[in-house]
Amino acid sequence: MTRRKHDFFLHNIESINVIEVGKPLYKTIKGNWLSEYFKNDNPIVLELACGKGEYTIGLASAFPATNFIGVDIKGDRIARGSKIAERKGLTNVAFLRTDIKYIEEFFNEGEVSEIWVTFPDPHARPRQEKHRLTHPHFLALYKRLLKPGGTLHLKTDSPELFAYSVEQVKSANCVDLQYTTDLYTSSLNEIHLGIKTTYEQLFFDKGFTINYLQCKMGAVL
Ligand SMILES: C[S@@+](CC[C@H](N)C(=O)[O-])C[C@H]1O[C@@H](n2cnc3c(N)ncnc32)[C@H](O)[C@@H]1O
Repeated sequence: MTRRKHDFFLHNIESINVIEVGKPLYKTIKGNWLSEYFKNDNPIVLELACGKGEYTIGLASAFPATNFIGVDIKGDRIARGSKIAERKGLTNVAFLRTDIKYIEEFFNEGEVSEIWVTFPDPHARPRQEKHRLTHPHFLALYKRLLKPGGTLHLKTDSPELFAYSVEQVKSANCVDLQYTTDLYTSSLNEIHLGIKTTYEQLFFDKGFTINYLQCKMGAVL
């Protein structure tokens, strides 16, 4: 392990805004984010595959009365977001280090108001389909986490993953679907608040257009 990575991992151990294996909250946080961590009654929004957490930080700065949790498996990436949140004094931010497939170990049904999935790995090969974060089993999982009528957002540079995802959300009976294959020239542009993630910037600079969809995924009563 490089010295830099080691420092990031040390940061995560010491930082209160990082919840990861070995910390007391890791085992007790499910269903208790508001009482045990945020100490308020505000809604919870997740950024899945958050990397350095640009959405988590950007949205938390714009909406102080909402709680934001970035989720990723890679500790060194989360550490960067965590440090920025600390520097900015954002108390409405947390980072959870876990594989998203285990996320129900950390949230009750209906505990979440909104989910952003930001530039997930495309997993282009057919045999990798089950790892795509818009595979039907992930969509079913998001549906359970979201409050009735809760919103799912997806941003990706990958046209293949995007076409796949549009089909999957339609099959999952999501409602009020809106989407574009060129966010920056679209009327949906305002929704993303101008926040660009690290991967988004990389692909944008290479001339890719940004694909975006949103729909209401929570079980509508
Ligand atoms: C392409 S990067 C995008 C990072 C960031 N959202 C951005 O746009 O810059 C994909 C991220 O998803 C995370 N990831 C992929 N599959 C995951 C999973 N099953 N559970 C948790 N994190 C995952 C990776 O660790 C990586 O940080």
